[in-house]
Amino acid sequence: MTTTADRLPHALDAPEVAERLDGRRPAVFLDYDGVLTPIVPRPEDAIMSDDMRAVVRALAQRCPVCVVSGRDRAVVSELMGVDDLIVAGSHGFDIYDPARGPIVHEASQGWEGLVAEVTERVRAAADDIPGTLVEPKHASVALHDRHVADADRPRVAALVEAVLAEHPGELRVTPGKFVHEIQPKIDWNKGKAVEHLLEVLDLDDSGVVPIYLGDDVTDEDAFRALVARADAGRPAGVGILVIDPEDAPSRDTSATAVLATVDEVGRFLDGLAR
Ligand SMILES: O=P(O)(O)OC[C@H]1O[C@H](O[C@H]2O[C@H](CO)[C@@H](O)[C@H](O)[C@H]2O)[C@H](O)[C@@H](O)[C@@H]1O
Repeated sequence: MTTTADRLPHALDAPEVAERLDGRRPAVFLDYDGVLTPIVPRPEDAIMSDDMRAVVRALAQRCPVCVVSGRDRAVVSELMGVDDLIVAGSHGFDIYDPARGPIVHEASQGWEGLVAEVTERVRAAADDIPGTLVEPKHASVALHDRHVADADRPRVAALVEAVLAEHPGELRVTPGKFVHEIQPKIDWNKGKAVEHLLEVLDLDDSGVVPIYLGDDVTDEDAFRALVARADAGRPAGVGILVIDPEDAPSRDTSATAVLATVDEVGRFLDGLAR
């Protein structure tokens, strides 16, 4: 069941969040861009603040904390300035636990050649479209168009369509903020990655409440996965959509509560860490 962003309670004072926790142990999953750092014009400038780093570190002392990002794993770790957390990079396709090593799921394998070929194709074609930025990643290629002139946007859309058409049934595009993420079309996403992590980390029991904070459409897979836990007789998790409801009142979501800004995320995580 979904609702819209403007109907969600605020996570800093939502009884729904306190009720679900109710003496249980949280396991916290954090998206990166737009959650731990504000959205900025250039991807390489989204560096996590010292204050947020301190909060995340304090929280990780108290409960399991995993980062689930569309970014490449090494990139997100560097931007965070933290290298001892479990990170599911590249939309959950590339998971690494500093204590255990790589956490692999067979469903998320087997696309490497395809991604390399598509990355080169996109890079070459995007050269001709001013303002584009191509971000090659472990399991996808991100074609950013934030700085593309309106007149050239149809060319970006046409490029994405052409690449998809060249690989019928093999690729999908996931939406983002001024970015087209071209990924292998396989049954894997941030929600599957969170479910897999809960199982592998032995957190899949009734004493644990997973909490997921995210802002993008791709984070909805994780929100849905947390809601679906109740169908299996486990406590439903808490999905927190990070968005200003005034900016996107009709955004359809499976989240439980909302936080409007990255500062509010810091306050919420700080509260959990205490
Ligand atoms: O899953 P996330 O950790 O939220 O990553 C989503 C994408 O974030 C980055 O792009 C977005 O943020 C940039 C920095 O604020 C912004 O400049 C860009 O316009 C946004 O689309 C990142 O570059 C992508 O690889 C991630 O998939």
